[in-house]
Amino acid sequence: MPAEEFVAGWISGALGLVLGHPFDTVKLLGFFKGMSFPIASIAVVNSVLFGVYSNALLVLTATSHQERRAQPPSYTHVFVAGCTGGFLQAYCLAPFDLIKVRLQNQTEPRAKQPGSPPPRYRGPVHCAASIFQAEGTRGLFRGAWALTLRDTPTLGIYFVTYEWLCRQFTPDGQNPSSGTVLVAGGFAGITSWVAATPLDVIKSRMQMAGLKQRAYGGLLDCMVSSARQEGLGVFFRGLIINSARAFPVNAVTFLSYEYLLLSWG
Ligand SMILES: CN(C)C(=N)NCCC[C@H](N)C(=O)O
Repeated sequence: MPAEEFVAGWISGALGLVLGHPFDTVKLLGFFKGMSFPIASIAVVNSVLFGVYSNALLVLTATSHQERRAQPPSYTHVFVAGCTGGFLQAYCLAPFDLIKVRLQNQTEPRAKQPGSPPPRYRGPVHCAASIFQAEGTRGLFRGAWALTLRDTPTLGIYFVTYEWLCRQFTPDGQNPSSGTVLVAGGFAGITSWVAATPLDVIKSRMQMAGLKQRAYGGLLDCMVSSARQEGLGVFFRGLIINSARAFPVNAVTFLSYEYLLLSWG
């Protein structure tokens, strides 16, 4: 199994993450104050995504990354490989994503302040340990099912959008220019987040259910009761910030991924 795609995925995920840092800080109220935890976690998840995607295409089309410009895979193969990468990355992402959502929704300040209640979670590691103590390993995978439903098709869409846009602006058999990769990567990010946002909202609610007294009968119950109480607009919460963040993050992720694989030959 070629490993360079995993390494390129890790490095490009880390670079995208640095670029998305200002958006994440706004969105996550300081979860990403330090960079070491997200780089150690989210970049690893990106490595799984790109590594599995490329190896799935190798199995489906018998072509390596370098051969795919001369023999482009069909969009069906790209979609299936993207869904496979999305499915596996969702399981790796699940515990990290749960910690992110729990910290994001914590209203008490993280450092103890006079007169305020002590924070439930003091940071990512303390949050993971507390969830594990209270709810066991299963607790750490709360919401993983919704995450899988969110990421499997949307990562298929992500890679199809990227490939389609690259092919529109690149003569047959040639590598796309840096400008094309940036634009195609950016739009792939936006398209995938537009498709993912409704399930992203539901997933976050289910991940919070272990903490709040609100329990849902399942994914469908969460969807129906959220829509009944707050209207259909609830499924598009966070869409603007997700999209604004997605363009630069994914433009840089794809540019560095392509560049690294090209320079490694
Ligand atoms: C759930 N969705 C839509 C995705 N995971 N899309 C792929 C983008 C991944 C990138 N690290 C980012 O955070 O935008």
